[in-house]
Amino acid sequence: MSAIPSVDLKDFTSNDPERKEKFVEEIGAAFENIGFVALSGHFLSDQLVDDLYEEIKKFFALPQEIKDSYEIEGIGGQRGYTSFGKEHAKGKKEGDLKEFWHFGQYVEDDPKLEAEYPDNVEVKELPNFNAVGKETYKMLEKTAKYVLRALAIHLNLEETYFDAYIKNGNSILRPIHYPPIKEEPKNAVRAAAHGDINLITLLMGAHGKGLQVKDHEGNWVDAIAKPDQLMINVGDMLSRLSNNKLKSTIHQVVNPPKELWGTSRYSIPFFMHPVSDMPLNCLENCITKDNPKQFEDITAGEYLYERLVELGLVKK
Ligand SMILES: O=C(O)CCC(=O)C(=O)O
Ligand SMILES: [Fe+2]
Repeated sequence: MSAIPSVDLKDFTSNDPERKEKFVEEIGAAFENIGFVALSGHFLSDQLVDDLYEEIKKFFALPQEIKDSYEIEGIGGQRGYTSFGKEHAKGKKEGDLKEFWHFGQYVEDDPKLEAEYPDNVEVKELPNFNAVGKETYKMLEKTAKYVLRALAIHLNLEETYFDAYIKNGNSILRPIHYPPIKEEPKNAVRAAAHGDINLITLLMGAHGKGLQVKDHEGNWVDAIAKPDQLMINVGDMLSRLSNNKLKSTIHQVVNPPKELWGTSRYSIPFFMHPVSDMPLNCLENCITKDNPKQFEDITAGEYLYERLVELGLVKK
């Protein structure tokens, strides 16, 4: 049996109260324990997933000068392209063995947030790239909204507690390419051990080996999803809000064995962020005698800025 439990979002979106409760219990238990869950019943169609992979493979195969023209100065890599080796895990000097693209929020009816967020970047060479990215963004955001509704119930909050904070939130869709490995990496891996910054992460592409999750005993366990499943995990923002009741588990992407060095890995995390003025102050009902308040009060925007500096994406 896999160490990562499986859940079906259709249980939650059914109108059957028993199935809904079952989903809340299962995901709540998984997130209090290993911090990861494999989820089916999401809103992505097979066609959309195939289209997205096709587009991102074409993008990463473009000549380096063209990709570099989409790396925008001064926005901390929040939109467009980030080149190979640039991002490093907190406390590590070697860059991860990856290049990636960022799609950001498509703000509706909110001029203040429209001004706050950088614009999405259009890839001129690929006429379908941006439309497919936008559609995927919307479907993952919708999936995440229901997952957060279930977590709100689990945390004894009103079911729609997160809705207002995630509407026009600062979420990021990040297609990643881990290129073939040419020579023995010096102390670098595809993605060094880290916790995610955001509320929750929905990961497409965890179908082959590579992603590993650290369990309570400190063992690395493989996190592999079935073809119809997304891997979902708790990020540090939700861990703070819940006073660490929900666990933001450390994970990494290891290099493949030498016989597979010639292959690329493509994975696509959706990092669900709230709007920047959401307070991440520990919820009163998660502070108890046995679990006193563990984190200082901070807003999502302040916290994100601190973390982007640590990752080498924003210079102070
Ligand atoms: O590539 C993967 O499977 C996971 C990537 C990841 O953990 C991240 O980008 O935060
Ligand atoms: Fe991650």
